[in-house]
Amino acid sequence: MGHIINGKQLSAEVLQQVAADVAALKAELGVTLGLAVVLVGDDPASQVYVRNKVRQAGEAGIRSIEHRLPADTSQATLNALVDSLNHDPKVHGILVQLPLPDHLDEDDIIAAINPDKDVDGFHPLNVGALAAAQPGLVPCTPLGCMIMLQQAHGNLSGKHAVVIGRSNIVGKPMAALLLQASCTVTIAHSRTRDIAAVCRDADILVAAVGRPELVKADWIKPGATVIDVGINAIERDGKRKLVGDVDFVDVAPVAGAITPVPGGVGPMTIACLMKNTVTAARKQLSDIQPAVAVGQS
Ligand SMILES: NC(=O)C1=CN([C@@H]2O[C@H](COP(=O)(O)OP(=O)(O)OC[C@H]3O[C@@H](n4cnc5c(N)ncnc54)[C@H](OP(=O)(O)O)[C@@H]3O)[C@@H](O)[C@H]2O)C=CC1
Ligand SMILES: Nc1nc(=O)c2c([nH]1)NC[C@@H]1CN(c3ccc(C(=O)N[C@@H](CCC(=O)O)C(=O)O)cc3)C=[N+]21
Ligand SMILES: [Mg+2]
Repeated sequence: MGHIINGKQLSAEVLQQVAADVAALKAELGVTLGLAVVLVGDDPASQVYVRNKVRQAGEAGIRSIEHRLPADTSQATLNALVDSLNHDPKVHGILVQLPLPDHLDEDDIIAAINPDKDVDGFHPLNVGALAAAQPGLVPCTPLGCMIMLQQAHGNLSGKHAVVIGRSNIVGKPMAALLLQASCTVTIAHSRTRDIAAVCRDADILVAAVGRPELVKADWIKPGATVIDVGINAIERDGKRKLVGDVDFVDVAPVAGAITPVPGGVGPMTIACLMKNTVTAARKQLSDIQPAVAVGQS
């Protein structure tokens, strides 16, 4: 049976460091960090995430500012809100919950966010910075996965990492971070031929697919580290249940280490959102007051 990586516990440790950083910024500069969360429409899954985010922000001493807009909000109204948050000095981080309703242009909204406040790391400037291995804000889910991997695995150099999924929010930035850590990286997706064989060669397998329990034991090299990003609500035995993209019961005996769902990548994502809010605030505060030493970690 592989080691189960406890995302809940690790996220609490990350959050504790964030709380200390937040307190230090308050003590040094008298600044309370603010995170704006924008939710358009009433998707129930999004509501849960937003609620968790608001709670964790509170625990870290970050003020969260919620903006709930109706599903029929126009592009102009949403852009105007983002613009006002861009210019609000009390707001250090801006998160627009995705997906947006179909009539809204996600790329256009993301591009409207001040890149220094883009705590999701989705703005093209931050995407480019990551691709070029330059400083910037890194997407929370892949960042959380890297913290888990470093804890479970130590040095990643030379390992073969396979990422299933090539989305802009998970798969691609995940692959970029693994490459930066000197892994040999393969990205698999819906057109990959013999995906089981590709995965079976992985020392590290990251599944970000959105297909409940797709990854089975015979996809896994014995002893491999398996990171399950998937969050899928399914019905089993007449009950609603959250499962990952990995068949946990099947895979756990073969893996060397594995993340559960829930209690794995999800809580790490939220902790990294708070971490990014600190990173963003430090940059903004040092741009305003370059002479003042703004805490570091
Ligand atoms: N834990 C967390 O904090 C987060 C969890 N998630 C979860 O992670 C999962 C992935 O999210 P996201 O990246 O946004 O999803 P997307 O739907 O944007 O991307 C899914 C990717 O998986 C590929 N894919 C789909 N089906 C298969 C298949 N049968 N075999 C191989 N590849 C396949 C797609 O390939 P192609 O490009 O060819 O279509 C695509 O690249 C979801 O379950 C989501 O809920 C997402 C964000 C945060
Ligand atoms: N702009 C934007 N940024 C995001 O980071 C973003 C987003 N939009 N849209 C949706 C996805 C999904 N996502 C999750 C975060 C935490 C959990 C999480 O904490 N999950 C808990 C369980 C929660 C539950 O019980 O439902 C767990 O896995 O243990 C899940 C999913 C962030 N996303
Ligand atoms: Mg849309």
